[in-house]
Amino acid sequence: MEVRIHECLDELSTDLADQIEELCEESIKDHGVFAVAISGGSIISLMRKLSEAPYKKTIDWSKWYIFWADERVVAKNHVDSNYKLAKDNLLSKLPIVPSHVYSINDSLTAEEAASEYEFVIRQLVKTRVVNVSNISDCPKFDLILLEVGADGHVASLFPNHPVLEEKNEWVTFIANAPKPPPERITLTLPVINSAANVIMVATGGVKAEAVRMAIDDMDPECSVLPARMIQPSVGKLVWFLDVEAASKLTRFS
Ligand SMILES: O=C1O[C@H](COP(=O)(O)O)[C@@H](O)[C@H](O)[C@H]1O
Repeated sequence: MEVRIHECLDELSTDLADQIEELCEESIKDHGVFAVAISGGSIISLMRKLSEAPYKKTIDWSKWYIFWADERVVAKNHVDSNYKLAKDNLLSKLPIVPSHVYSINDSLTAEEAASEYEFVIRQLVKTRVVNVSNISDCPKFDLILLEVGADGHVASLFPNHPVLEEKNEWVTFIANAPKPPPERITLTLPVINSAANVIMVATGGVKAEAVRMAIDDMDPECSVLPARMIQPSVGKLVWFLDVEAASKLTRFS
């Protein structure tokens, strides 16, 4: 695990864009594509530098395939939609091939949409657009980008929720998220932990306690915090924090 702490959000955004570009180059060199799962929340605005110079020109966008680590069960034009957030603030500014954007179907029930999304990913694993893990049967995304909530949730994996126990499904649904909207679809822990790279982002003092529990605290109770359960089996985990989110860390001060 690597932890990068930044003085300001601008510096964090630049480092995040540099890191994404580096991982993208490695993936394309290795297997010709870059399969990335993104989240909602402020991570999208922190990725904004990708749509600016030099990244917009230097990155090979034609090789990008976009997925969602989680989605809320709302229409794609709803203010709560993670797709809408990413489309309006990032994807519409990047020359990504439209057919490479795999949003979650918003015309189905949560259960149907989760199962359809898993089917879509299974097809892409068969055609090797998405790699497969060599230690499980899970897909191996080149990069999964997650933002940690103040309660320690990531994607739609919430603390003390039975969804954390899901071992078989790649994509599942929940109907009772403690944060609205209640119905959501999410990649499961085994899939996230099979990724080649996971980036976790947290900014602001409101996230400091969750960050401490995820990174620093040895209390066994913290081991069930979703953010702490993100431990890629063979992949690399990098945390991007600002000083406020890192303010309760002792190991990295
Ligand atoms: O609900 C969600 O929250 C997280 C980020 O948490 P926030 O409290 O900082 O907004 C987000 O990454 C996730 O994709 C989303 O659905």
